[in-house]
Formats: sequence, structure tokens, C-alpha cells
Amino acid sequence: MLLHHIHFFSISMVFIMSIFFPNSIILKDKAGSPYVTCRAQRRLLWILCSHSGGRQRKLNPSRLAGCQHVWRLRGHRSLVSVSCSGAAHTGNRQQLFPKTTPRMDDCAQQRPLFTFGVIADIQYADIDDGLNYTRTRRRYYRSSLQLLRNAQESWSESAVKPEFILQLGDIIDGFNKGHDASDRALDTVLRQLGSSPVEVHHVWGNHEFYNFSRSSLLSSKLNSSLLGDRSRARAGSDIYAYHFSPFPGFTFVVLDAYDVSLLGREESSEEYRSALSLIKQHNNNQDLNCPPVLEGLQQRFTMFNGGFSKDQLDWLDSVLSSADEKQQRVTIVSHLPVHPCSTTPICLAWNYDELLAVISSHSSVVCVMAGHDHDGGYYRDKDTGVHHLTLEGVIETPPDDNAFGTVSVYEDRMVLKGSGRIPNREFLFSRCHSDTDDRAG
Ligand SMILES: Nc1ccn([C@@H]2O[C@H](COP(=O)(O)OP(=O)(O)OC[C@H](O)CO)[C@@H](O)[C@H]2O)c(=O)n1
Repeated sequence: MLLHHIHFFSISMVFIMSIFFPNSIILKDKAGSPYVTCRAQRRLLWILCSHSGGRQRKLNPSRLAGCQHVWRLRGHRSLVSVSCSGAAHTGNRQQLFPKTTPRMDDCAQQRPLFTFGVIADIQYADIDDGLNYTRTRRRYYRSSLQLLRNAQESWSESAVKPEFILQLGDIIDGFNKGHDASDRALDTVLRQLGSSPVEVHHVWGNHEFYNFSRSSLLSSKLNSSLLGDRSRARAGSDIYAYHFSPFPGFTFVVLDAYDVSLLGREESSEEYRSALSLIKQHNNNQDLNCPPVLEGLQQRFTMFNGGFSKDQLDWLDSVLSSADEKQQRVTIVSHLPVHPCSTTPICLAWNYDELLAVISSHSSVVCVMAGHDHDGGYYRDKDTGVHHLTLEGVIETPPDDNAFGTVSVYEDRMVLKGSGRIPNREFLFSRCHSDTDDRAG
């Protein structure tokens, strides 16, 4: 009750302020969500949220019946929700917020066709907490294992048990290598994952290559294309890309975002040489982990990123052509995000534009899921209707919080039930969509 009053008050303040600051009240963030621009407004809303116990965890949208619009305040973990209709400014453009529709509630009544779990950037290491490279975020190496346990407990208790788990890459941290603990750390996490009977599909991230060579990964338990007795078409002999169908009419494609990369390629190989030549066209720094520029999409040309080879893109094209013909719904999974509006540019795949071009030439793709950007992100492509989700990373999630999701799949949508700092989202499958769908996503 108190929360509702505080929401009402905070929302009223936003609208009152919109009268005084008509051109600056709300802009879209990288995830396409509106955020408050004026410092005074941010401050006020931050205070309101903080005083209402406004951590995202406590204001989880699923607990706020009827809330359709959830606003993330940039730089804060707080959320402000809007459960009424009204007008707000997005830059110079006025947008009318539609009336709330209880679609997620509708879905809660239906039984999904199937469900699956998602988790990203566990980056487990048996070492004390540390900081990210730029020293702006804390990393909880040891407790990431407990957060994985929390996810598994939740998945095992859910009414409809997940058909499979998507592990979106960076399962253990690169620090393990320096401690000669790569195998031990991987065993620890895989043992934990193996404690529940559900199949896990592993994506490979940069930290996989800090710990292991490409050839050893291909013959390891992290090669989930070898799992089960279903046939899983692979992209090529040393490209880790495959597809599987957990339910009739639905296909999942796991992509290899480090197929073109300095990581995981032998320095003597042709693949290494061509990746080096590509990155050097964009990055003049001695240290290629250091982005070439401070702003803009060119920042993606760092050594901790990579891209998709022509072979892999051609393979994807043929998988998607077949899915189009069968009118299937395809979800693509990659460690690196591929839409600039779903992530900070420093985490984008090198040739994200080429992948987007392939996606846009097929009607079957409904969603792309990625990790790598630990802050997460979301954007629905205006042209294709494809949902681009970047999942918040476990490694930068405090031990008393959570970062995993459970996705329920229906005929016409997927519903992500986020836990902890992962917001709930709804991914409608319609190709043509209105602003309503975009914002509700
Ligand atoms: N400016 C930088 C950034 C990173 N490095 C080195 O690159 C390696 C990977 O960094 P890390 O932050 O561990 O990579 P994650 O995959 O966990 O996260 C990606 C971030 O979200 C991108 O911002 C590591 O060896 C760093 O030391 C660097 O040298 N210079």
C-alpha cells in the first residue's frame, strides 16, 4: 500500500516536472527505456526510490500488478513504475503512453508450451571479490556459485520445469588461469549445474578463451552441441555454432561470437592473422584491449570482443531459410550483443551489422539473447520486430541479490520472469509492432 502511494507520488512528480521541463524530462536509454534527464529530477526520483526501499529487487515489476512501464534511472539500480496512462516527452517528440494491458497476467493463467532458464557471465573463481577493469563495478567471484545455486533452486521449484538452461558464456573467470585453477573452477561450476537433471546449452565468451584453447573447448563439456541424441547441425569443424529444437516449431541457434577473434586462435594461424589485420584497421593502440576511441560504436574493436566469419553467417542464413519455410520461431544466442541499442558499444560484436543484415532477411527470428555487458540491456528492433536482450551478469551481482531468468514460451510470445536485478519482459512474436509492444517488452 505504502509502495503504491510512493509510486503515485513519484509519478505525479514526474508529470508535474514535465510541465516545468518540457524538453528534458524523459529520453530513451540504450535499452529503449525512458530515463529521466534533469539532474534534479534524477536526484528526486532516486531519493523517492531509495526511501521506498527502491532497490530493483524490491520493486520487481512482477509484484506491481498492472504496471506496464518501468523506468530505469541511469546510474542507479532503482526503478520507477508507471501504472497509469499519460503523456511524456521523449526528446522533442511527444509520445502517448497507452493504457495498461494486463498481458503478462493473462499469460500467468495459461500453461506455457515450454520454459527455459537463462543465466549469464557467472565468471566463477575461488578468489576474493575484486573490481572490473575500470574499477567502477564490484565483482563477486566466489559468491557467483551461490547465485547459480539460487537459480537452480528456483528453476527446480517452478511449476513448469525448464526444458533446458541457456548459459550465455563466461562461465568461469580468466583469473583462474593465473592460479592454475581453470579445470578445477570449471569442474566446480559444471558439478553445480549437473546437480539438476536439465540439459544446459553453453555459449562461449572471452573468458572461456582466457582459460582454454579452442581445440580443448571443442572436446570439453562446454561443447553442448555434442549433448543428447538429437541431431544438432554444426556450422563447421572448429566453429562452435549449432541449432536445436526443444519443441516443435521452435529453434534455438547458438552462435560463436569469437569465430573471428584474436582469442582462441593460434598466433600462427590464418584466422589469427586476419583477425589481427581487421582489429588493427580500427584500433591503433599498443594494448588492443584498450578501445580505440572513447565514444561511439568504434569502441567495439577491442581484443576482448570478436565476430562471425562469412562461413558462420552463410550457415546461419541457411538455417534461417529453412526455419522461415517451416514458419518456425527462432531465438539466436550469442555471448556478444549484436544490436547497438541493446548494449554499451564497447561490448558489441565486431561485425554486428553483418549479423543484423542476415537476421533482417528472415522472418523466423524473434529474439536474440546475449551476455557480456554485465549491466544488461534490451531493445526491440523497429524494422524487424526482433527482441534483443542482453542479460545482466551474475559476476557483478551482490551476494544478497540474484541475476537469472525463467522464460515461458507461448504460441505468440515469450515471457521472461527475471529474478533479482533482471527485469521482467515480454517478447511478442509479431513482426509488425506498435510502440505499445516495444515499450511493454
Ligand atoms: N580497458 C580494458 C578492459 C579490459 N581489459 C582486459 O581485458 C580482459 C577482459 O576484461 P574483463 O573486464 O574481465 O572482461 P568481461 O568479459 O568480464 O567484461 C567485458 C566488459 O563488460 C567490457 O567492458 C581482461 O584481461 C582485462 O584485464 C583491458 O586490458 N583493458
